Formats: sequence, structure tokens, C-alpha cells
Amino acid sequence: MKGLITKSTGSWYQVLEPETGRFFEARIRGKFKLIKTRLTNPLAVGDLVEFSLEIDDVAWITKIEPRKNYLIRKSVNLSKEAHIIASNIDVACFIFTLKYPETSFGFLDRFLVCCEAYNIEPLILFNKMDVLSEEEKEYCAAIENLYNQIGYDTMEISSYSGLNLELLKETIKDKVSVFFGHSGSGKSTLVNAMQPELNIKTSEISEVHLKGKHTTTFAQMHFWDFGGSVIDTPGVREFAMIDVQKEEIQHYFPEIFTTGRKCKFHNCMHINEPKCAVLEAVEEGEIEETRYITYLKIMEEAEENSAQ
Ligand SMILES: Nc1nc2c(ncn2[C@@H]2O[C@H](COP(=O)(O)OP(=O)(O)OP(=O)(O)O)[C@@H](O)[C@H]2O)c(=O)[nH]1
Ligand SMILES: [Zn+2]
Repeated sequence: MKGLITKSTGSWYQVLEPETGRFFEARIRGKFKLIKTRLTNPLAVGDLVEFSLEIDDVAWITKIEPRKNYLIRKSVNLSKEAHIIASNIDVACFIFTLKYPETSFGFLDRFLVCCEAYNIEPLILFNKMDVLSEEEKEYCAAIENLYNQIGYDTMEISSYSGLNLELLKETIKDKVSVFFGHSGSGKSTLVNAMQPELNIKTSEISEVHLKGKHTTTFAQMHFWDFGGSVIDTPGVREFAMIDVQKEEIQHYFPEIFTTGRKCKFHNCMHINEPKCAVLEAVEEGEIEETRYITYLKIMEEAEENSAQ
């Protein structure tokens, strides 16, 4: 039987048989290895699998279909293992909050780099617009403009005021979407605002740290009544790029890649080479400095990893 993984707790999986709409509790039989990297979880929510039923409706997953794409993070422990967050994604929504909590640009840019690297369509949602002053709204618009110019879609939303939630529904209708963002950015609240019947657990952000409390502890797919689904994931602290070569990284920064064609050396890495068009563009303010800094950091990490 063919199935779709809709929930993963680490020890067992929930599998949906799309043809009948029936859900099963399933375990894994055998070894699953689609990629070289060591993983903490062989299967992830969004995976398409084959399974068979035994007595008492216990399902055994026997095979996994190749993934269209996936997002991955470093494992929480210090090993070199990685963890697949979700797979077979149509649109990955990044929930950006200017405040409560303040989202870092480095985190957003790393998310975008992962989307580029793993062929996932990103959408940046500017959430909690209801708490922003006029001045902050202008600042938000400037950030949006910056990302729009690079080629990324953005949308201003608020689960509290309902701003643009209908537009968001139209945009993600009939697609498999995933919501990312810092803990406390309002992912679960957004899912509930779009479909109150789902009633996902949310929590107040801590008064002391103005940070979230990591309420969601495992990944789960929820189905929208307007069509499509969303994968709710535990707050991700860090995205990972697995097995990337230094030379590849500029491909994942569209504006750096395009500008880089004008560099003197065709193999320019845009670090300190003479007549580097990227360095010039950063100086002129045509390429945003925060993005360039993240580019350099990811390059450094790739070097450290390959040296290990
Ligand atoms: N002002 C405002 N607050 C919001 C909005 N959406 C959510 N919040 C608040 O933000 C806090 C965190 O919301 P959650 O939905 O639990 O955040 P989360 O991103 O799911 O957090 P984790 O499960 O920890 O990853 C709660 O106190 C919400 O009430 C919004 O649109 N505007
Ligand atoms: Zn260059």
C-alpha cells in the first residue's frame, strides 16, 4: 500500500493512505538510506512510502520513494548527524517578525540558501504587523523591497487582525506548505487563524526573554479545508547545508551569483580578489551587507567542514 507520512514522533510514524483517507500507526522495517549524510531520522513528514498491514492494523513501512526535495537541520547533539525537517514541499513559508521575537537576517538568509540548494519555493511572511508602529512598518516595507528585488515573494500578515490571511490561503491552496520561523514567531497561531478547528497548541512568549518556548515538539502535517496541507515543525534554530562545496555557495545567493559574472576572474569567490564586482556592489550598497556577511560565514563553515 502507498502512504504519506503525516506525523513523526521519533519512535513511530502516522501514515495516511490517501486513497481511503485512513490513518495508521506505523513503524519501520529494514534500512532506509536515500542520502549519504548520517541522519537522526530515516523518515520525515511529507515522505511517500510503501507499507503493509499486519494484525491489529499495525503498519510496517517497507520502502520510501525518492524525495522531490527536503529541508534539513543540524542535529541537536554535537555529532555530525543531520535531521530532515520535512520533505516533498511545494512552498516553504518563512515567518519573519520584526519584533517579539526579533528575527535575525542571518537566519532568514540561511533559510533562503537552503531553499535554493534544495529546490524549494520560498515565501517570506512578515507576521505580527498589528504590533508595528508606522515607522516600523516603513522599515518592514524597505526589507520587503530588498528581498523582492532579489526575486523573493513576500506578504505582510497578522493572525490577530486577519491581515492578508485570505490572500495567503489563495497562495498556498492545494499545495504542501511548511511554516518556519523562530520559536514564538507565531507559526501555530497562524495555522489556527487560518483554520480554527485544527486548534494547535500555542504558548505565550516568555516575558523575560521575549522568546518563544518551543511548544511544538514533533513535526505534523495538517490538512487545510480549503485544499492542501501544512507541515507544522518544532521551532528550528539552525538550518544545515549538507555536503556543499565552497564553489557552489554563490549559486544560492541569486544577486551575488548574477553580479559575480562581471568579476575579473571567472572563478572569483568574492572574498578579496582584485576587480571583484560583488565586493564593489557591496560597497556601493547594491548588494545588502547582511546578506554578504552570511555568504562569507557559510563559506567559512564549508571550509571548516571539508577540513574535518
Ligand atoms: N501581536 C501578535 N501576536 C501574535 C500573532 N500571532 C501570534 N502571536 C503571539 O505570539 C506568541 C507565540 O505564538 P505561537 O503561535 O505559539 O508561536 P510558534 O511560532 O508556533 O512557537 P513554537 O511552537 O515555540 O515554535 C503567542 O503569545 C501568540 O499569541 C500576531 O499576529 N500578532
Ligand atoms: Zn568576485
